[in-house]
Amino acid sequence: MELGLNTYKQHEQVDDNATLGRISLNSAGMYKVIHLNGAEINAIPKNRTEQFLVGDWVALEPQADFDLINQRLPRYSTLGRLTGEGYHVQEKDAASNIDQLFICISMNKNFKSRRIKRYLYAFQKDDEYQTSLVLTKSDLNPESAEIAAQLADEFDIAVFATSSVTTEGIEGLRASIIPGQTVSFYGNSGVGKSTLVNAVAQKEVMATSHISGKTDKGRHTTSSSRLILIEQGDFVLIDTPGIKSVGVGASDLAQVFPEIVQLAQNCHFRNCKHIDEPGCAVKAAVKNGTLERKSYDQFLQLQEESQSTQGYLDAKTAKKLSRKAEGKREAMSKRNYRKPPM
Ligand SMILES: Nc1nc2c(ncn2[C@@H]2O[C@H](COP(=O)(O)OP(=O)(O)OP(=O)(O)O)[C@@H](O)[C@H]2O)c(=O)[nH]1
Ligand SMILES: [Zn+2]
Repeated sequence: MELGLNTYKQHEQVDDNATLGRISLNSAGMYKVIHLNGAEINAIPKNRTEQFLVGDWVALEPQADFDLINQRLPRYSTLGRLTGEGYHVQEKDAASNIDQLFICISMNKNFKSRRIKRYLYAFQKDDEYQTSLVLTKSDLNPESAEIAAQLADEFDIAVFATSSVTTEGIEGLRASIIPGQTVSFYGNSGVGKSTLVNAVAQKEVMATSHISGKTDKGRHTTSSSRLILIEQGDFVLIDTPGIKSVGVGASDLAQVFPEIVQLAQNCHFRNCKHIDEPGCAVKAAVKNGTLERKSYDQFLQLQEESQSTQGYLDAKTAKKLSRKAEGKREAMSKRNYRKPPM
């Protein structure tokens, strides 16, 4: 089983003399690396301030019982996520050097194809990795196959309708992974991602809900990404539990709709939302046919989602800040406490 080195060599030059490995775990700056022979060992960056992503290829300098990480080799892809850490929204990278991302959506009764568009805007990077869609729990919807075909057509990507109950689609999904590739699965909690990954890997690599239940026993409770070699499938899996909140930021909007940004410069109001404001140049352009109605509708939909993402992140930040303030108050009252004179 290789670590994905051949795939990596197709993208980047590699010095064959270097002792190579891949970052397999990053837990608050404590790293583990996997060697080409599959051994996993603790690793410390030579340059203490340098940060690495799970999936990074690195040149190593083996020591007695750990490795020094000498150098990071170039990344050909990064899997990003939006987080609300600190005071503002920022994009964080969760993994690197992946070849395929499987976005998992459950076919339960809450299925909404609208969500797919949002996920694709957030994650699709055609020049870095391939993105495919997985409709999980297809046994719950008799129309799964038709829906899969429609979505494949609409978004021009591979779509797999899978069920871990009937095993439908699992073989096809596994076959789509080229040996040596590094893959990652994204999915909201409960979509059946762990069950699916185990079925594809033919191995219990992830703890599933029905086994762990409410006790959380044996469940991966860490919030750090992990790199796992899947021998049976001859591929590398990067599990990124960190990608939980997916959203569309304002900068994504501008990138996806540059023509609207251009038009908006002529709107009467600087903060025009192009919905029903007077003097809106964007609406005028739809009316006179310079802007396609379809783009405009898509823009509005995404703008709405971007606002709710922002709202969600703002709410999280507010909560954090109020907790911080509470802690401060507590610290203050502690500080004010004076030891009574003896
Ligand atoms: N009907 C049906 N249920 C499934 C299928 N796959 C998983 N489930 C059930 O869905 C629930 C969630 O499955 P998990 O695999 O743990 O889901 P997950 O997405 O990994 O969720 P987290 O562990 O919270 O991230 C469990 O009760 C599974 O038994 C499927 O193909 N069909
Ligand atoms: Zn406007």
